[in-house]
Amino acid sequence: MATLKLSDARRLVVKIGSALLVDGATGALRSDWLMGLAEDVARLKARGTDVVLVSSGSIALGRGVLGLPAGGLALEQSQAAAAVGQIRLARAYEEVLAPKGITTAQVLVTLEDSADRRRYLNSRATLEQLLTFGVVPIVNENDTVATDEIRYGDNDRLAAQVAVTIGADMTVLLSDVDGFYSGNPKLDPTATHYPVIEEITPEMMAMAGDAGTGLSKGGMKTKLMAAQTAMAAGCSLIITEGSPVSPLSALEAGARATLFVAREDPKAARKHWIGSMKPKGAVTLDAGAQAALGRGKSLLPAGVTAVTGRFGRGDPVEILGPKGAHIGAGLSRYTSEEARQLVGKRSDQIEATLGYPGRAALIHRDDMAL
Ligand SMILES: Nc1ncnc2c1ncn2[C@@H]1O[C@H](COP(=O)(O)OP(=O)(O)O)[C@@H](O)[C@H]1O
Ligand SMILES: N[C@@H](CCC(=O)OP(=O)(O)O)C(=O)O
Repeated sequence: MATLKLSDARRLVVKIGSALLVDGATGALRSDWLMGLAEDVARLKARGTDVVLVSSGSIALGRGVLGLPAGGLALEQSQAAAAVGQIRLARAYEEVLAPKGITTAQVLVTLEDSADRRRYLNSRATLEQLLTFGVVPIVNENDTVATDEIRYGDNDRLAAQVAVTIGADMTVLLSDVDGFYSGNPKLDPTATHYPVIEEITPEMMAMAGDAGTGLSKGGMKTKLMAAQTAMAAGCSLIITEGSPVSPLSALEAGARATLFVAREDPKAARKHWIGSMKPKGAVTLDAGAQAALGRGKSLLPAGVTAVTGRFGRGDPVEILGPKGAHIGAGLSRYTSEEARQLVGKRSDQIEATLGYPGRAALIHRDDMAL
């Protein structure tokens, strides 16, 4: 595989599987390994890369502390184990990163947080703010409250969802296997390794099996699903063996891996996605606003002359020129009711109109496809 500079990524999501972090036999945390990972994270941060860690391991850690037997657990047992394990998991990251001057944050999410538009926008804003503060968010599923129906169940897909949410351009899944093979290499020694994949075919999906160890959840199937989600959003994804002491350095030094290549960058992918959605309403602009959008500016309420349709915050709306011609589409930062009240209002009138500070832009330029 060609040498890969992770610091070329502006935003990097790294997923750490349970089997890496927790010793399967003793249930103990692998502290030395975690310190090596912290070295990697500090190095990337120093080079200006935003880093988000998606870490599994709460159930595996909690299971050890509670002395639960190996094998399947009842839902409430794994939820209790997660509650016990998560506090240790978060503390472990803080303990290795704080001495390097890096502040960590615990972010626990459920499937609902990405399915529900408001909650999605909220978690996006929070993660964005944490990254602006230079914090390294440590993300896991909120296993303690998530029931089977509202769970991801594996952190591979959760990592991809986080990557999409924050517009990451690279995701690394640190696993106990050095990439995708034509079959489970633990069961089939003749399985061949794939270094680079540009498109995931149904045949590849059929080659991907379940998890290898009792501690893990996902297996290769969920990793391929994660790769599909990431690639569609303009984020490349790498699967590599995480057990070397500093696995991200090892990757940059040429360790074996599978790279799933995204064809466009996250911004372009986002614009395609916005342009492909069915609009729930429309906003009409005056000539000045139309010209401003042409110069790459956000749309301010002052330049809007009319609002039609019913939409919520984050919903897609059509953008129309002064004579009603289609200019593009964008995601509204206001509901249709709010947007109607704001028609023609200057930024300094927003708070007085709405009764709360609000946002300057009705449609931010990053949320627009012209
Ligand atoms: N086609 C495949 N290529 C590689 N690994 C596979 C494949 N099919 C199944 N696997 C299994 O998937 C495991 C990795 O997933 P998993 O055990 O969930 O690890 P993690 O804890 O890192 O998420 C490998 O160890 C391997 O046993
Ligand atoms: N949220 C769970 C993670 C489940 C999971 O995806 O595990 P793994 O396959 O090891 O990444 C936990 O922290 O135990």
